[in-house]
Amino acid sequence: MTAHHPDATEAPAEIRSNVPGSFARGVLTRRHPALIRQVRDAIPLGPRQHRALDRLEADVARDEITPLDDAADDHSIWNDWAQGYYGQSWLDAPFLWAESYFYRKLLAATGYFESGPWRGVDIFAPSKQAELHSKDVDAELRALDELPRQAERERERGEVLLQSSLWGNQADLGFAASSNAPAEQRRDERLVVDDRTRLWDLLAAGTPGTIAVLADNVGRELIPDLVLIDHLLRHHAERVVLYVKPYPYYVSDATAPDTFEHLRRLAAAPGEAGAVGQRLWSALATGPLEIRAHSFFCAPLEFNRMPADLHDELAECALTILKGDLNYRRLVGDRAWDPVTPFERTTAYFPSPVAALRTLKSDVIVGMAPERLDELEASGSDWRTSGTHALVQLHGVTERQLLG
Ligand SMILES: O=P(O)(O)OC[C@H]1O[C@](O)(CO)[C@@H](O)[C@@H]1O
Repeated sequence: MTAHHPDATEAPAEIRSNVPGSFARGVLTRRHPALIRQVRDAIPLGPRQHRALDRLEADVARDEITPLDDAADDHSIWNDWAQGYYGQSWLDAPFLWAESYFYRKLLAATGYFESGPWRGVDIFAPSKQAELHSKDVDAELRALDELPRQAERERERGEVLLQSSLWGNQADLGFAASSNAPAEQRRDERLVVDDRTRLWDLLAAGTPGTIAVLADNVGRELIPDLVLIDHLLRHHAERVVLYVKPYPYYVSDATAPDTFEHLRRLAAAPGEAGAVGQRLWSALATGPLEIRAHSFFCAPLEFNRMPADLHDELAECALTILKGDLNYRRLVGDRAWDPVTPFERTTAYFPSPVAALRTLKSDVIVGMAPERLDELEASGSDWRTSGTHALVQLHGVTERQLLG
């Protein structure tokens, strides 16, 4: 791994889960055991798998991290990443590391990486399927037909699609360029940083090149992401590379098979959604759209430690659009940043201009205006972790680029 972060030595401490009452602690002590139970209930596992899940459950309950099996292909790479955490407390390890390792262990317990019938079986498929084939998604796809009437100009349509992609991260897909003005207004008020104008100016000014999209969740997030990608390919990009996870991760993160299923769902839909699906399908066939899954996207590391091959790929891109909370934590560093730390400072290492679209679902935040921060802190709400607030942050664009 190459460290590209110029400020690595000045960054504050990594978030850990050992602070009583903290958000990170709740994820490890409540959410992880619940997830193990959920997997047992959703998938008809055999006795061997239940025993492996018992062992993981016991590791979590007595708060001790145990190594992967010696036979695992990625055993030695995880040994490097573990930096002595084996035998230690889950709660004392960095939150980002501990969550990532938990998912790796959960999949190992169900036989995902072993040869045999469970190899490659996505244990989160039942909930992903339910979401993708829900009536909500049907309704939202139909709403796409209204879009040309509701948003006449290309830029207005783009803004609606960007909103859908952004708030889709809250699992709140809303294609309708809403007739419901107050709701839209409230959404805008819930943006804690809003670089949308700069982002559209950049897209309008630039000569089309490649845009990388780092995907996050399936269903009500990936569908609007794909619709936004179609819009980018039609108006702002010669090529889009969509990066997905190489294996099931954080329950609903998109993998390549998930993405293909979403494309089939779109392409089979009537009306505008179907047209979007068909265009994306042929963009995949002819080259303007590519789906990639780099192993680094399931690594327990911040993006400043991305390997050279991925760094070089992203460096070729005119822009990277990064979706969701986890990607944001990895982008700026999952650390106790002062929220007014400039976004530019935490992302200076990133190989291309980068736009983060995220609803806030964990404590990390940078780039805030002091007044806005004070106002939100005074509200007494859990605005940092509840997904009620969102941000669009852009970095890496000079005034010259913006002026075209
Ligand atoms: O799907 P997203 O937006 O990346 O959110 C995942 C988030 O969920 C959590 O795992 C738990 O809330 C966070 O730690 C993480 O950042």
